[in-house]
Amino acid sequence: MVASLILNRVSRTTSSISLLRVTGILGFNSLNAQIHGERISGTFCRERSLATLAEGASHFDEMVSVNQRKFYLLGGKGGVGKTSCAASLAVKFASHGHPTIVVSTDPAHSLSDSFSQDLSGGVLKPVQGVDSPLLALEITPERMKEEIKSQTGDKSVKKMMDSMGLGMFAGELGDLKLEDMLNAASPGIDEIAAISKVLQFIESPEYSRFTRIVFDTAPTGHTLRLLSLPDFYDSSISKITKLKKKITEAASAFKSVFGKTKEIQQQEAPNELDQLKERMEKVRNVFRDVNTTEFVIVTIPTVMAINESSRLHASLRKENVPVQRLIVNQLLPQSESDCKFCSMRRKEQTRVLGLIQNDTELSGLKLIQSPLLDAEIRGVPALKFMGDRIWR
Ligand SMILES: Nc1ncnc2c1ncn2[C@@H]1O[C@H](COP(=O)(O)OP(=O)(O)OP(=O)(O)O)[C@@H](O)[C@H]1O
Repeated sequence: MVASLILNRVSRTTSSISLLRVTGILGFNSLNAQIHGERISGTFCRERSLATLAEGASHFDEMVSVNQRKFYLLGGKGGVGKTSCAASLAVKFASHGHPTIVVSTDPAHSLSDSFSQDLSGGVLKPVQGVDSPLLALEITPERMKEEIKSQTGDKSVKKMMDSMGLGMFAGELGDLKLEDMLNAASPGIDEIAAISKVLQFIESPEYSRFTRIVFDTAPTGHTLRLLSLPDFYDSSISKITKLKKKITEAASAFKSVFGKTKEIQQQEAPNELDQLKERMEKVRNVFRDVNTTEFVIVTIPTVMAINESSRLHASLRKENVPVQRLIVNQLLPQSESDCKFCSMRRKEQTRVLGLIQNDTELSGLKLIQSPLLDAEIRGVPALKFMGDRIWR
Protein backbone atom coordinates (compact mmCIF):
# COMPACT_ATOMS: atom_id res chain seq x y z
CA MET A 1 0.00 0.00 0.00
CA VAL A 2 2.71 2.43 1.11
CA ALA A 3 4.81 1.25 -1.79
CA SER A 4 2.05 1.87 -4.31
CA LEU A 5 1.35 5.31 -2.84
CA ILE A 6 4.98 6.26 -3.20
CA LEU A 7 4.98 4.77 -6.68
CA ASN A 8 1.92 6.79 -7.64
CA ARG A 9 3.38 9.97 -6.27
CA VAL A 10 6.62 9.36 -8.11
CA SER A 11 4.78 8.67 -11.34
CA ARG A 12 2.75 11.86 -10.97
CA THR A 13 5.51 14.19 -9.89
CA THR A 14 8.08 13.36 -12.53
CA SER A 15 7.90 13.07 -16.26
CA SER A 16 10.95 10.85 -16.19
CA ILE A 17 10.59 7.24 -17.26
CA SER A 18 12.82 6.20 -14.45
CA LEU A 19 12.40 2.85 -12.84
CA LEU A 20 15.75 3.53 -11.21
CA ARG A 21 14.35 6.44 -9.25
CA VAL A 22 11.32 4.42 -8.17
CA THR A 23 13.33 1.36 -7.24
CA GLY A 24 15.70 3.58 -5.31
CA ILE A 25 12.87 5.04 -3.24
CA LEU A 26 11.22 1.72 -2.61
CA GLY A 27 14.47 0.03 -1.87
CA PHE A 28 13.76 -3.08 -3.90
CA ASN A 29 16.33 -4.38 -6.33
CA SER A 30 18.34 -1.35 -5.41
CA LEU A 31 21.70 -2.94 -6.22
CA ASN A 32 20.40 -4.17 -9.53
CA ALA A 33 18.92 -0.81 -10.35
CA GLN A 34 22.13 0.94 -9.37
CA ILE A 35 24.20 -1.28 -11.62
CA HIS A 36 21.88 -0.66 -14.55
CA GLY A 37 21.59 3.02 -13.77
CA GLU A 38 25.34 3.48 -13.77
CA ARG A 39 25.65 1.60 -17.01
CA ILE A 40 23.01 3.70 -18.69
CA SER A 41 24.31 7.03 -17.46
CA GLY A 42 27.92 6.07 -18.18
CA THR A 43 27.61 4.41 -21.55
CA PHE A 44 24.51 5.75 -23.21
CA CYS A 45 23.56 9.19 -22.12
CA ARG A 46 24.39 11.49 -19.24
CA GLU A 47 20.98 13.10 -19.09
CA ARG A 48 17.99 11.33 -17.63
CA SER A 49 15.66 10.65 -20.52
CA LEU A 50 12.27 12.30 -20.76
CA ALA A 51 8.96 10.66 -21.50
CA THR A 52 8.11 12.33 -24.75
CA LEU A 53 7.32 9.24 -26.77
CA ALA A 54 4.54 9.60 -29.28
CA GLU A 55 1.22 8.41 -27.93
CA GLY A 56 0.74 4.72 -28.42
CA ALA A 57 -2.06 3.69 -26.12
CA SER A 58 -3.21 0.11 -25.75
CA HIS A 59 -6.86 1.05 -25.08
CA PHE A 60 -6.68 -0.92 -21.88
CA ASP A 61 -10.20 0.21 -20.94
CA GLU A 62 -11.48 -2.01 -23.77
CA MET A 63 -9.40 -4.93 -22.53
CA VAL A 64 -10.58 -4.64 -18.95
CA SER A 65 -14.23 -3.73 -19.42
CA VAL A 66 -15.57 -7.07 -20.63
CA ASN A 67 -16.53 -9.37 -17.75
CA GLN A 68 -16.57 -12.52 -19.86
CA ARG A 69 -13.44 -14.66 -19.62
CA LYS A 70 -10.73 -13.81 -22.11
CA PHE A 71 -7.41 -15.43 -23.02
CA TYR A 72 -4.49 -13.15 -23.87
CA LEU A 73 -1.49 -14.73 -25.59
CA LEU A 74 1.68 -12.66 -25.78
CA GLY A 75 4.24 -13.83 -28.26
CA GLY A 76 7.12 -12.83 -30.48
CA LYS A 77 10.81 -13.29 -31.09
CA GLY A 78 13.07 -14.45 -28.26
CA GLY A 79 14.17 -11.82 -25.77
CA VAL A 80 11.91 -8.96 -26.91
CA GLY A 81 10.13 -8.71 -23.55
CA LYS A 82 7.22 -11.19 -23.85
CA THR A 83 7.44 -12.28 -20.22
CA SER A 84 7.72 -8.73 -18.88
CA CYS A 85 4.74 -7.58 -20.97
CA ALA A 86 2.65 -10.67 -20.08
CA ALA A 87 3.45 -10.42 -16.36
CA SER A 88 2.72 -6.69 -16.31
CA LEU A 89 -0.61 -7.30 -18.08
CA ALA A 90 -1.56 -10.01 -15.59
CA VAL A 91 -0.74 -7.70 -12.66
CA LYS A 92 -2.75 -4.91 -14.29
CA PHE A 93 -5.81 -7.13 -14.84
CA ALA A 94 -5.62 -8.39 -11.27
CA SER A 95 -5.29 -4.83 -9.97
CA HIS A 96 -8.46 -3.96 -11.91
CA GLY A 97 -10.43 -6.69 -10.16
CA HIS A 98 -10.10 -9.56 -12.63
CA PRO A 99 -9.07 -12.82 -10.97
CA THR A 100 -6.21 -13.73 -13.30
CA ILE A 101 -3.96 -16.65 -14.17
CA VAL A 102 -0.63 -16.08 -15.89
CA VAL A 103 0.84 -19.13 -17.61
CA SER A 104 4.23 -19.64 -19.18
CA THR A 105 4.35 -22.13 -22.04
CA ASP A 106 7.97 -21.30 -22.80
CA PRO A 107 10.20 -24.27 -21.88
CA ALA A 108 12.80 -21.69 -20.79
CA HIS A 109 10.55 -20.18 -18.12
CA SER A 110 11.20 -16.74 -16.77
CA LEU A 111 7.99 -15.95 -14.85
CA SER A 112 9.73 -16.65 -11.54
CA ASP A 113 12.54 -14.29 -12.52
CA SER A 114 10.13 -11.67 -13.75
CA PHE A 115 8.00 -11.71 -10.56
CA SER A 116 11.11 -12.30 -8.48
CA GLN A 117 9.27 -15.12 -6.67
CA ASP A 118 9.47 -18.88 -6.87
CA LEU A 119 6.67 -19.88 -9.24
CA SER A 120 8.31 -23.07 -10.47
CA GLY A 121 7.15 -26.67 -10.02
CA GLY A 122 4.46 -26.91 -12.70
CA VAL A 123 1.59 -26.03 -10.35
CA LEU A 124 -0.50 -22.88 -9.95
CA LYS A 125 1.03 -20.66 -7.31
CA PRO A 126 -0.36 -17.41 -5.86
CA VAL A 127 1.64 -14.32 -6.78
CA GLN A 128 2.44 -12.29 -3.66
CA GLY A 129 2.04 -8.53 -3.61
CA VAL A 130 -1.03 -8.18 -5.85
CA ASP A 131 -4.43 -7.22 -4.38
CA SER A 132 -6.75 -9.47 -6.41
CA PRO A 133 -6.14 -13.17 -6.94
CA LEU A 134 -3.30 -13.70 -9.37
CA LEU A 135 -2.04 -17.24 -9.89
CA ALA A 136 1.00 -18.16 -11.92
CA LEU A 137 1.98 -21.40 -13.59
CA GLU A 138 5.15 -22.44 -15.34
CA ILE A 139 4.15 -25.49 -17.36
CA THR A 140 6.72 -28.22 -17.04
CA PRO A 141 6.51 -31.07 -19.56
CA GLU A 142 7.68 -33.66 -17.05
CA ARG A 143 4.88 -32.88 -14.64
CA MET A 144 2.34 -32.82 -17.48
CA LYS A 145 3.56 -36.19 -18.77
CA GLU A 146 2.86 -37.62 -15.33
CA GLU A 147 -0.59 -35.99 -15.28
CA ILE A 148 -1.44 -37.36 -18.75
CA LYS A 149 -0.27 -40.82 -17.73
CA SER A 150 -2.29 -40.77 -14.53
CA GLN A 151 -5.39 -39.67 -16.48
CA THR A 152 -5.09 -42.18 -19.31
CA GLY A 153 -3.50 -45.00 -17.30
CA ASP A 154 -1.22 -47.20 -19.36
CA LYS A 155 -3.85 -47.76 -21.99
CA SER A 156 -2.66 -49.22 -25.23
CA VAL A 157 -4.71 -48.86 -28.37
CA LYS A 158 -5.23 -52.63 -28.19
CA LYS A 159 -6.77 -52.37 -24.72
CA MET A 160 -8.97 -49.55 -25.86
CA MET A 161 -10.17 -51.59 -28.82
CA ASP A 162 -10.66 -54.60 -26.55
CA SER A 163 -12.92 -52.48 -24.42
CA MET A 164 -14.88 -51.56 -27.56
CA GLY A 165 -15.29 -55.23 -28.37
CA LEU A 166 -12.92 -54.97 -31.33
CA GLY A 167 -9.93 -56.71 -29.81
CA MET A 168 -9.76 -59.19 -32.65
CA PHE A 169 -8.91 -56.40 -35.07
CA ALA A 170 -6.38 -54.75 -32.87
CA GLY A 171 -3.51 -56.99 -33.90
CA GLU A 172 -2.50 -54.69 -36.75
CA LEU A 173 -2.16 -51.79 -34.35
CA GLY A 174 0.01 -53.90 -32.10
CA ASP A 175 1.27 -52.35 -28.92
CA LEU A 176 0.95 -48.76 -30.03
CA LYS A 177 0.37 -46.74 -26.89
CA LEU A 178 -1.63 -43.56 -26.54
CA GLU A 179 1.35 -42.00 -24.85
CA ASP A 180 3.58 -42.98 -27.81
CA MET A 181 1.08 -41.35 -30.12
CA LEU A 182 1.36 -38.19 -28.03
CA ASN A 183 5.15 -38.40 -28.04
CA ALA A 184 5.36 -39.12 -31.76
CA ALA A 185 3.17 -36.18 -32.73
CA SER A 186 5.03 -33.41 -34.48
CA PRO A 187 4.07 -30.77 -31.93
CA GLY A 188 6.11 -31.28 -28.79
CA ILE A 189 5.01 -32.26 -25.34
CA ASP A 190 5.21 -28.59 -24.28
CA GLU A 191 2.41 -27.67 -26.62
CA ILE A 192 0.35 -30.71 -25.63
CA ALA A 193 0.84 -29.79 -21.99
CA ALA A 194 -0.30 -26.24 -22.68
CA ILE A 195 -3.42 -27.36 -24.56
CA SER A 196 -4.25 -29.80 -21.81
CA LYS A 197 -4.04 -26.95 -19.28
CA VAL A 198 -6.25 -24.74 -21.45
CA LEU A 199 -8.81 -27.55 -21.44
CA GLN A 200 -8.66 -27.70 -17.66
CA PHE A 201 -9.19 -23.95 -17.43
CA ILE A 202 -12.14 -24.15 -19.80
CA GLU A 203 -13.80 -27.20 -18.29
CA SER A 204 -13.03 -27.29 -14.60
CA PRO A 205 -15.40 -25.31 -12.30
CA GLU A 206 -12.41 -24.72 -10.04
CA TYR A 207 -11.07 -22.15 -12.55
CA SER A 208 -14.35 -20.62 -13.69
CA ARG A 209 -13.91 -17.50 -11.52
CA PHE A 210 -10.71 -16.54 -13.38
CA THR A 211 -11.80 -14.03 -15.98
CA ARG A 212 -8.40 -13.30 -17.50
CA ILE A 213 -5.85 -15.91 -18.53
CA VAL A 214 -2.59 -14.47 -19.82
CA PHE A 215 -0.10 -16.67 -21.67
CA ASP A 216 3.58 -15.88 -21.85
CA THR A 217 4.30 -17.98 -24.92
CA ALA A 218 7.50 -19.49 -26.22
CA PRO A 219 9.35 -17.87 -29.14
CA THR A 220 7.44 -17.83 -32.43
CA GLY A 221 7.92 -21.37 -33.84
CA HIS A 222 6.75 -23.14 -30.69
CA THR A 223 3.75 -20.88 -30.37
CA LEU A 224 2.58 -21.47 -33.92
CA ARG A 225 2.79 -25.21 -33.28
CA LEU A 226 0.78 -24.69 -30.09
CA LEU A 227 -1.98 -22.91 -31.98
CA SER A 228 -2.10 -25.44 -34.79
CA LEU A 229 -2.08 -28.39 -32.38
CA PRO A 230 -5.86 -28.69 -31.99
CA ASP A 231 -6.13 -28.87 -35.80
CA PHE A 232 -3.33 -31.40 -35.95
CA TYR A 233 -5.06 -33.63 -33.43
CA ASP A 234 -8.41 -33.01 -34.98
CA SER A 235 -7.16 -34.40 -38.30
CA SER A 236 -5.25 -37.25 -36.63
CA ILE A 237 -8.29 -38.20 -34.57
CA SER A 238 -10.47 -37.96 -37.67
CA LYS A 239 -8.16 -40.44 -39.41
CA ILE A 240 -8.26 -42.81 -36.45
CA THR A 241 -12.05 -42.40 -36.16
CA LYS A 242 -12.46 -43.23 -39.87
CA LEU A 243 -10.30 -46.30 -39.38
CA LYS A 244 -12.39 -47.28 -36.38
CA LYS A 245 -15.58 -46.79 -38.39
CA LYS A 246 -14.25 -49.08 -41.10
CA ILE A 247 -13.30 -51.68 -38.52
CA THR A 248 -16.71 -51.33 -36.85
CA GLU A 249 -18.47 -51.81 -40.18
CA ALA A 250 -16.38 -54.87 -40.89
CA ALA A 251 -17.11 -56.17 -37.39
CA SER A 252 -20.76 -55.37 -37.86
CA ALA A 253 -20.94 -57.40 -41.08
CA PHE A 254 -19.06 -60.21 -39.39
CA LYS A 255 -21.16 -60.22 -36.23
CA SER A 256 -24.52 -59.78 -37.93
CA VAL A 257 -23.91 -63.14 -39.51
CA PHE A 258 -24.06 -64.48 -35.97
CA GLY A 259 -27.05 -62.27 -35.00
CA LYS A 260 -25.28 -60.04 -32.45
CA THR A 261 -26.66 -56.71 -33.67
CA LYS A 262 -27.54 -55.37 -30.19
CA GLU A 263 -23.92 -55.45 -29.11
CA ILE A 264 -22.88 -53.60 -32.25
CA GLN A 265 -25.34 -50.76 -31.66
CA GLN A 266 -23.75 -50.18 -28.29
CA GLN A 267 -20.45 -49.56 -30.04
CA GLU A 268 -21.92 -46.44 -31.63
CA ALA A 269 -21.81 -44.66 -28.25
CA PRO A 270 -19.27 -41.81 -28.09
CA ASN A 271 -15.82 -43.15 -27.31
CA GLU A 272 -12.65 -41.63 -25.95
CA LEU A 273 -11.46 -40.47 -29.37
CA ASP A 274 -14.73 -38.72 -30.15
CA GLN A 275 -14.56 -37.01 -26.79
CA LEU A 276 -10.95 -35.99 -27.39
CA LYS A 277 -11.93 -34.63 -30.80
CA GLU A 278 -14.74 -32.59 -29.27
CA ARG A 279 -12.41 -31.17 -26.65
CA MET A 280 -9.81 -30.26 -29.29
CA GLU A 281 -12.51 -28.47 -31.26
CA LYS A 282 -13.40 -26.55 -28.12
CA VAL A 283 -9.81 -25.30 -27.70
CA ARG A 284 -9.59 -24.56 -31.39
CA ASN A 285 -12.74 -22.47 -31.27
CA VAL A 286 -11.67 -20.60 -28.14
CA PHE A 287 -8.39 -19.58 -29.82
CA ARG A 288 -10.18 -18.43 -32.98
CA ASP A 289 -12.92 -16.38 -31.35
CA VAL A 290 -12.31 -12.66 -31.05
CA ASN A 291 -14.58 -12.60 -27.97
CA THR A 292 -12.50 -15.16 -26.11
CA THR A 293 -8.92 -14.72 -27.34
CA GLU A 294 -6.49 -12.03 -28.35
CA PHE A 295 -2.91 -12.63 -29.43
CA VAL A 296 -0.69 -9.62 -28.70
CA ILE A 297 2.53 -9.51 -30.72
CA VAL A 298 5.55 -8.17 -28.85
CA THR A 299 8.52 -6.82 -30.80
CA ILE A 300 11.45 -4.41 -30.52
CA PRO A 301 12.45 -1.64 -32.91
CA THR A 302 14.88 -3.60 -35.08
CA VAL A 303 14.41 -4.67 -38.69
CA MET A 304 14.93 -8.34 -37.80
CA ALA A 305 12.30 -8.32 -35.06
CA ILE A 306 9.80 -6.41 -37.20
CA ASN A 307 10.25 -8.85 -40.09
CA GLU A 308 9.63 -11.78 -37.76
CA SER A 309 6.57 -10.05 -36.30
CA SER A 310 5.22 -9.53 -39.78
CA ARG A 311 5.64 -13.23 -40.57
CA LEU A 312 4.08 -14.15 -37.22
CA HIS A 313 1.05 -12.01 -37.96
CA ALA A 314 0.69 -13.59 -41.40
CA SER A 315 0.72 -17.06 -39.82
CA LEU A 316 -1.75 -16.08 -37.11
CA ARG A 317 -4.05 -14.58 -39.72
CA LYS A 318 -3.89 -17.82 -41.69
CA GLU A 319 -4.81 -19.71 -38.51
CA ASN A 320 -7.64 -17.20 -37.88
CA VAL A 321 -6.24 -16.28 -34.49
CA PRO A 322 -7.43 -12.76 -33.54
CA VAL A 323 -4.67 -10.15 -33.34
CA GLN A 324 -5.32 -6.47 -32.61
CA ARG A 325 -2.30 -5.08 -30.83
CA LEU A 326 1.44 -4.82 -31.46
CA ILE A 327 3.76 -3.77 -28.65
CA VAL A 328 7.01 -2.16 -29.75
CA ASN A 329 9.04 -2.63 -26.61
CA GLN A 330 12.32 -1.12 -25.48
CA LEU A 331 11.91 2.14 -27.39
CA LEU A 332 14.58 4.60 -26.45
CA PRO A 333 12.80 7.61 -24.93
CA GLN A 334 13.50 11.13 -26.11
CA SER A 335 16.26 12.91 -24.29
CA GLU A 336 17.02 16.59 -23.86
CA SER A 337 20.67 16.07 -24.71
CA ASP A 338 21.42 13.07 -26.85
CA CYS A 339 24.78 11.36 -26.86
CA LYS A 340 25.88 10.19 -30.32
CA PHE A 341 24.98 6.60 -29.57
CA CYS A 342 21.45 7.47 -28.41
CA SER A 343 20.85 9.80 -31.30
CA MET A 344 21.86 7.08 -33.81
CA ARG A 345 19.70 4.46 -32.09
CA ARG A 346 16.77 6.86 -32.02
CA LYS A 347 17.12 7.59 -35.75
CA GLU A 348 17.19 3.88 -36.42
CA GLN A 349 14.10 3.23 -34.34
CA THR A 350 12.21 6.06 -36.07
CA ARG A 351 13.07 4.38 -39.38
CA VAL A 352 11.85 1.02 -38.05
CA LEU A 353 8.58 2.54 -36.77
CA GLY A 354 8.15 3.84 -40.32
CA LEU A 355 8.61 0.27 -41.60
CA ILE A 356 5.77 -0.87 -39.36
CA GLN A 357 3.50 1.80 -40.79
CA ASN A 358 4.27 0.56 -44.29
CA ASP A 359 4.06 -3.14 -43.49
CA THR A 360 0.86 -4.64 -44.84
CA GLU A 361 0.68 -7.18 -42.01
CA LEU A 362 1.41 -4.81 -39.13
CA SER A 363 0.10 -1.41 -40.16
CA GLY A 364 -3.50 -2.25 -39.26
CA LEU A 365 -2.69 -3.19 -35.66
CA LYS A 366 -2.98 -0.89 -32.64
CA LEU A 367 0.58 0.16 -31.98
CA ILE A 368 1.62 0.24 -28.32
CA GLN A 369 4.89 2.00 -27.61
CA SER A 370 6.72 0.71 -24.57
CA PRO A 371 9.81 2.56 -23.37
CA LEU A 372 13.18 1.06 -22.57
CA LEU A 373 13.39 1.42 -18.80
CA ASP A 374 16.63 2.11 -17.04
CA ALA A 375 16.62 -1.07 -14.94
CA GLU A 376 15.71 -4.70 -15.32
CA ILE A 377 12.02 -5.31 -14.67
CA ARG A 378 11.79 -7.66 -11.72
CA GLY A 379 9.17 -7.92 -8.98
CA VAL A 380 5.55 -6.79 -8.72
CA PRO A 381 6.21 -3.03 -8.13
CA ALA A 382 8.47 -2.94 -11.20
CA LEU A 383 5.86 -4.82 -13.26
CA LYS A 384 3.20 -2.36 -12.07
CA PHE A 385 5.45 0.48 -13.12
CA MET A 386 5.97 -1.04 -16.56
CA GLY A 387 2.27 -1.98 -16.86
CA ASP A 388 1.22 1.61 -16.21
CA ARG A 389 3.31 2.67 -19.19
CA ILE A 390 2.11 -0.02 -21.59
CA TRP A 391 -1.46 -0.79 -20.58
CA ARG A 392 -3.18 2.58 -20.56
N1 LIG B 1 11.02 -2.09 -21.68
C1 LIG B 1 12.05 -2.64 -21.08
N2 LIG B 1 12.97 -1.87 -20.46
C2 LIG B 1 14.02 -2.42 -19.85
N3 LIG B 1 14.26 -3.74 -19.78
C3 LIG B 1 13.38 -4.56 -20.39
C4 LIG B 1 12.22 -4.06 -21.06
N4 LIG B 1 11.53 -5.13 -21.54
C5 LIG B 1 12.21 -6.23 -21.18
N5 LIG B 1 13.32 -5.90 -20.49
C6 LIG B 1 14.33 -6.80 -19.96
O1 LIG B 1 14.80 -7.62 -21.03
C7 LIG B 1 15.06 -8.94 -20.58
C8 LIG B 1 14.25 -9.94 -21.40
O2 LIG B 1 12.89 -9.70 -21.13
P1 LIG B 1 11.81 -10.87 -21.10
O3 LIG B 1 12.30 -12.02 -20.30
O4 LIG B 1 10.53 -10.24 -20.72
O5 LIG B 1 11.82 -11.26 -22.65
P2 LIG B 1 11.23 -12.57 -23.37
O6 LIG B 1 10.83 -12.13 -24.73
O7 LIG B 1 10.18 -13.17 -22.51
O8 LIG B 1 12.51 -13.49 -23.40
P3 LIG B 1 12.57 -15.05 -23.80
O9 LIG B 1 12.24 -15.14 -25.25
O10 LIG B 1 13.99 -15.40 -23.49
O11 LIG B 1 11.56 -15.75 -22.93
C9 LIG B 1 14.72 -8.97 -19.10
O12 LIG B 1 15.88 -8.76 -18.38
C10 LIG B 1 13.77 -7.77 -18.92
O13 LIG B 1 13.82 -7.22 -17.61
